[in-house]
Order: sequence, then C-alpha cells, then structure tokens
Amino acid sequence: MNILISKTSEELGTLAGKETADLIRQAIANRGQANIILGTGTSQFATLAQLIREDIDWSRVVMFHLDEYIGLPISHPASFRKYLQERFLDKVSPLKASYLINGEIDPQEEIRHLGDFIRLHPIDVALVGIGENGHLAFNDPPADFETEEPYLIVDLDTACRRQQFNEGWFPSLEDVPAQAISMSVRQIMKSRHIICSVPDARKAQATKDTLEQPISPLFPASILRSHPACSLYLDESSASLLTVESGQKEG
Ligand SMILES: N[C@@H]1[C@@H](O)[C@H](O)[C@@H](COP(=O)(O)O)O[C@@H]1O
Repeated sequence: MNILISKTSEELGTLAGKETADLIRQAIANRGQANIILGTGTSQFATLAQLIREDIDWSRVVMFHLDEYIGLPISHPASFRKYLQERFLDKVSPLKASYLINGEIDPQEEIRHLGDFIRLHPIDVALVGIGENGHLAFNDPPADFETEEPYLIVDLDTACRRQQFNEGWFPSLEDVPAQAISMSVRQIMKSRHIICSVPDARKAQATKDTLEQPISPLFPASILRSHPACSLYLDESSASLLTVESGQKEG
C-alpha cells in the first residue's frame, strides 16, 4: 500500500484524481478501454473534481457504481445515482457505458443484472472511500470478505446511518434507508488498482484502524493493505492519529 499524506483535502483530491487519470489513460493505451468503479460521498468531492478536468477519451471508458441506497428516489439529495450523474456524467463527454445502481427497482433483479455486466469487465481502477465506521463501500463491520457475488444487499448499521445524517444528506436519522446495494469486498479487491481517498478529522480513527488493526472483517477497509496496488490518499487531519510507522508504510 502506498500512503500519501497531503496538507489539505483539496491537495489530496488533486493528487488522487491525477493518479486515477494516469491509470485510465494507461489502460486505454494498453487495451483500448478502461473499466472503472466510482464511489461517492464527501470523500470523493475533490478527487472527482480533478478527474473531470483531465484529458481522457471518455468514449473508451466503462463505469460501474460502488453503492446505492435501496428505495431512495433519484430525485433525493442523498441519491448516489444523482451524485454521479451531476458530479461526473454530466461533466464529461459521453462514456462507452455506465452502469449506475438503481435502488428503486427490485434489488435482487438489480444485483443479478449488474453482476452479469461487471463479470465481463475486469476493473482497471476503483475509486473508494472509508466510512467513519471503517466500512468499504456499504460493507459495514463485520464485513463479508468471502462472498464471490459482485453486488450484495446489505443492512446499514446505526453508525453508518448516523454518519449520513450528520453529513447533512438526510433531515433525520429515521430518514436514512436501512438497506443498500453494495459492491462486495471481493469484487472491489479484484480491481487492478485501487485509489482510496480519505480526507477529514472525522476519519482519523477509521484511518488508524485501517492501518494499525489486524486485517479483519471487523475493520473492513483493513483488507486494502493486502491489495497489490492500492494508493491511500490522506490529509493531515485524517492521518492525525497514525503512529509514525504506519504513516510511512509502503509496499
Ligand atoms: N457508502 C459510501 C461510500 O461509498 C463512501 O466511500 C463512504 C465514505 O463516506 P463519505 O465520503 O461521505 O465520508 O461512505 C459512504 O456512505
């Protein structure tokens, strides 16, 4: 794992977005196409803002979507489909294909349908974040590290739902959906490269757990340490609780 600590969340996003763009251009140069996974949330604001500024032939890019609430309409401010539509798809030229998760239809049907497509698309680069509770996508602890299914229907724990409420996406905790469709941990780990953006002091404990606790379903993002090509982008706030050793870990 390559750990990069920036001074600010803007700098973090600029660096993460640039590395992502380089990896996308490399995949297009090598194979004529890049398959990517995009995450959402506050953590991806600056990374996506940089990515949409990059010179990329988007007609050669296929996009998959990391996670979405079940039952939330696309018109809701917290909809991750709306987020990716407005912050990414509307800002770049048309992609070869984009597979947004629709949480408004039968979730079993939707995960089967999306699973069939992603199995045909080896992923070049995945953009992910880490939740305050250490989750990866919507795989709250204890996360399923074993299933081979690409997408799962998951229950959201209270810590996860409280984070979404505290971030201002919902008017009350009760309004945060109790279930979501999430890409599985194994599917994320199959990506050739993973770019993990984790800004903010709110993530300091989760960042410390990710790097310093044993790799275990209790700390879902800790599994990123076993990925052969994962870059973890931190800012000084999210890195503030790290021991010197873990903040400098490489490889
Ligand atoms: N489920 C999403 C993830 O895709 C995201 O990476 C993570 C971090 O959240 P945020 O970026 O809003 O802090 O949790 C969100 O709720």
